[in-house]
Amino acid sequence: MKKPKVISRKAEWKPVTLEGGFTDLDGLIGIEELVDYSVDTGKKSENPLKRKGTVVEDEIPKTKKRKTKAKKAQKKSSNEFHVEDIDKSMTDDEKRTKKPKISPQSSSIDEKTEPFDNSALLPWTNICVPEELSRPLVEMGFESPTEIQRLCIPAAIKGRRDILGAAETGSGKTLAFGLPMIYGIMKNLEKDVPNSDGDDGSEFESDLEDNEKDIGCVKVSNLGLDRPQGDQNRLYGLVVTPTRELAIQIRDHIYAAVKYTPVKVAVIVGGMSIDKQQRLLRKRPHIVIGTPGRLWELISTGDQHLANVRQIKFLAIDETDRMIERDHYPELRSLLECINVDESLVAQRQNFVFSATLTLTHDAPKYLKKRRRKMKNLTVEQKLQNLIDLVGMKNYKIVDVTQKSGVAQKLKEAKISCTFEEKDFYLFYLLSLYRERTLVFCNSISAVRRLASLLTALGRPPLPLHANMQQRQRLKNLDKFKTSDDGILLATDVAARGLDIPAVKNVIHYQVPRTSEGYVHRSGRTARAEKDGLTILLVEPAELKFYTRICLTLKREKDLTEFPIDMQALANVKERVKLGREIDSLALRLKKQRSETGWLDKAAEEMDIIIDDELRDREMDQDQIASIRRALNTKKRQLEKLSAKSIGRPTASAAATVETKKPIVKIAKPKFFKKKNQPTKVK
Ligand SMILES: Nc1ncnc2c1ncn2[C@@H]1O[C@H](COP(=O)(O)OP(=O)(O)OP(=O)(O)O)[C@@H](O)[C@H]1O
Repeated sequence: MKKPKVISRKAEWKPVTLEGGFTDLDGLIGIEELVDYSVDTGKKSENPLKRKGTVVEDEIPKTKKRKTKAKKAQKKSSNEFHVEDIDKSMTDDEKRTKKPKISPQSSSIDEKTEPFDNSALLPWTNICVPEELSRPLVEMGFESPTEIQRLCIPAAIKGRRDILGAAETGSGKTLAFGLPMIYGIMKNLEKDVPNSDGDDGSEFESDLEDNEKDIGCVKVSNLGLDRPQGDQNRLYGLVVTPTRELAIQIRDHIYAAVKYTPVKVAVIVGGMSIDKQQRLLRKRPHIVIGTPGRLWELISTGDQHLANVRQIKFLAIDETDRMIERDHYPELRSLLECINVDESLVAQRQNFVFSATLTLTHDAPKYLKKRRRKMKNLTVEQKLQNLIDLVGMKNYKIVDVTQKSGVAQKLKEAKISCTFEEKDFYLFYLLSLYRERTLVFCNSISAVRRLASLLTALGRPPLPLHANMQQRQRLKNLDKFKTSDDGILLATDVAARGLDIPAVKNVIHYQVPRTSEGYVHRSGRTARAEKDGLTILLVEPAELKFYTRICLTLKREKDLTEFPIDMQALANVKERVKLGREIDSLALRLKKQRSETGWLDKAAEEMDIIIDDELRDREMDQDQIASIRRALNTKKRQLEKLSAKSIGRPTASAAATVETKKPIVKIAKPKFFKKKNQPTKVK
């Protein structure tokens, strides 16, 4: 293959004006841009962004050749940081999606090897995002900022405003706070460059000498060398999120954006080895993303890196509303109290508070109302004021671009009115007829466990996700779900907020969420980033009051569309589910009886011997076991026979079914918000 060549004879340097960019960078006299050069790739009219292996050799020889020892050492240590941070604690999916093994420090734009059409960066540089941050975004295919990004980023970068941001799920809120935070840290790192006495300083000076005037296609003149001594490796930014999976995801988003900057990122979450996380913190990341519990644990036990948490310059609290609610996340309150002690430090900190439901209020939960009789429901203004006071926000800007409906614009919503007992039938119906990536939410861990067992017996095994699972297993299941086109993630609300799983087609609420926020966040796992998606509520009579409240809070004028059901297919499903239930309960009986022979296990444990299943069975009532086994096998055979037949007309997409608005059979006609005529609950 013909090797690409740079033809740079025509190249010229031209002064550039950066809008809101590096204008107040110490000692900066001017920035010049390499213009009018061309690259010969051997192909005509190729998109310059897509070119691979093109080297701008002629223009950046010094930068490439004059790598100092110090810089190499820095590159090595920073690689180690990511090896530790990402490789060892990584799940399969993280390994797959992780970036090439270059540390952000080793990959500055000056070292980039590909030519780049800088005009592609304009939508980003126009909102004050510098080139180092714009370029990875464009490389990832993010052509322009989303609305929330467009409204928040300039105010945060140029105006240094605190931001309270509300926008629909999947609208890019992570980068709306992530980019200003990274930008701010870059600026701090530039200011905090130590003089030549310090290790970091000497490295930095060498870099400047190396680059002298050329940094890739951008020329920086006389960057100040007389800056005050500072700390290049301190903690600058903290991002707090409610769940571990979300923290890891935010780490990935931020890590992708810091590709051409020296900013280091780490994630600190519960359920993982604390020693490993302490080791991570010893690498002194600039941004730490974590869950409140583990963060507070490490702060309270005196971790050295987190010891200057009071001096952080940037704080982001993602998916805030619930985290801030009284009695939820007491560690977050402790953390906020801790960092808000010193007024002068609080004044120097920039704060970001983001959620899709920031400007949504709901009834206080019953248990709280019982405890505090006088507790009233908050207005939006009161809710925001509480947040502002608690976080210690000062010069804040509220950006609310949420829709009237409260949910993502492209989300289709439907419901199925049914009895308590029928829920299993409808769930299996949906999962059998629409073999699409589907997330099923339950309100409790016990419901997840029961359904996981039933669906497995029925031959449609889901991937469970709840708080009582081992963290490693949680991440593994999430990984598997992301790669399975017709996978089912069966989760509690631990998966409700923030998770950005690609191409989730349907969200099924097996049980109605107890708050409107819950409904918005759960449903927001689909229809993300302008994609289509469907959310279906299974509503039984006892849940009508919750359903009603959600509709009222979200100002719905009409009842949600009833999801169309093919009654013949439903009848086929019923037969199978009944058999599945029987199989499940027989298997459970067998298991229980086995555990009643606990004495045998105890004795074995004392004697330090292992007993096998057969020996255990021999100790049980043989007749009883045999009859359970026989029944179990018979039912399994019956189910196998049934499963060989088709349930009904295979349908491509559940969302398309709703779109037709021509239900095959209407299953019930509940009057909007009326309990009358509803089927009674059958146990
Ligand atoms: N400017 C952009 N252009 C295209 N895609 C983007 C852009 N910004 C973010 N994205 C992508 O959109 C998806 C949703 O972003 P993100 O997870 O930040 O949404 P969110 O608003 O925080 O959602 P939630 O409220 O559910 O937490 C991600 O896959 C992200 O990479």
